[in-house]
Amino acid sequence: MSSSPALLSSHTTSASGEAIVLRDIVFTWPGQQMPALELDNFSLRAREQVFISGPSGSGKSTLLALIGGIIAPQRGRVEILGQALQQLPAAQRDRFRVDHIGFIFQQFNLIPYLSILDNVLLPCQFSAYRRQRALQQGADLKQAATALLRSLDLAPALWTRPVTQLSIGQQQRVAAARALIGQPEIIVADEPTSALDSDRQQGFLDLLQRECAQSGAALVFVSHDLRLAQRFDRLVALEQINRAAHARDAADQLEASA
Ligand SMILES: Nc1ncnc2c1ncn2[C@@H]1O[C@H](COP(=O)(O)OP(=O)(O)OP(=O)(O)O)[C@@H](O)[C@H]1O
Repeated sequence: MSSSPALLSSHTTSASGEAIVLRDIVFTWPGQQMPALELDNFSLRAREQVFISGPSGSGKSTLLALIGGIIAPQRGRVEILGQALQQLPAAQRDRFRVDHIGFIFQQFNLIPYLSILDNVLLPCQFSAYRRQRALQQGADLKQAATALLRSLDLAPALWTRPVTQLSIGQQQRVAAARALIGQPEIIVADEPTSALDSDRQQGFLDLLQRECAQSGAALVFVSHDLRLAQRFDRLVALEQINRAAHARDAADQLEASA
């Protein structure tokens, strides 16, 4: 449930100032013959906001799972805030993830039987590091959560509603508050705007990018929608850097022409 003292020490960046470093990665899903991801180099500086694009199957979710330490590469190195993930046993890797990375998923993954406040505070239940950092932002955890909800434009009248009675846009902002609580150094957002119309996408990104900038978090934002890319420090087209995607395309073309 709680972080070990060693992991409570600050892990803000690596010595080189990078929040995420992936080197010489090869990852193949179990039962598959060809790798899903082959990357020479992918890195993200502290506080940097990066947009990751790529067609379906180009490896976006695989990349995010590697960054979160949910899967481990067969070859290569994943370093988060200077910590090599392969050096951590699985349980410590899980704890490291909840301490330092806030995730926003496409489906939000809110827990329907918990109140909005309890949904937001969930990471603080699992991470003493996040709990401590949240307490630095408010007199108590509730105040830290309500401050975030307010800054994400969720009015107090909504806080007592079941999450199932919120609009998609409101649920998404609750999911963002849950990712941001306790100021994790990295926010990973996987297609969080795909269910919204264009105006709401922009509005959500305004809030998310502002909160990340304020808390000093680096942001990894995955989307198909290239119109959003110009708002970011950098665009990474995954199909261009993932050699496995090239190899798979070539194999598909060969099969189609046979
Ligand atoms: N759990 C899994 N088991 C086996 N193969 C998988 C698994 N997850 C993904 N793959 C394969 O790995 C490759 C990359 O998939 P991934 O889901 O990372 O792509 P993506 O860019 O996120 O796609 P999408 O935009 O459709 O979500 C694909 O060929 C996919 O079929």
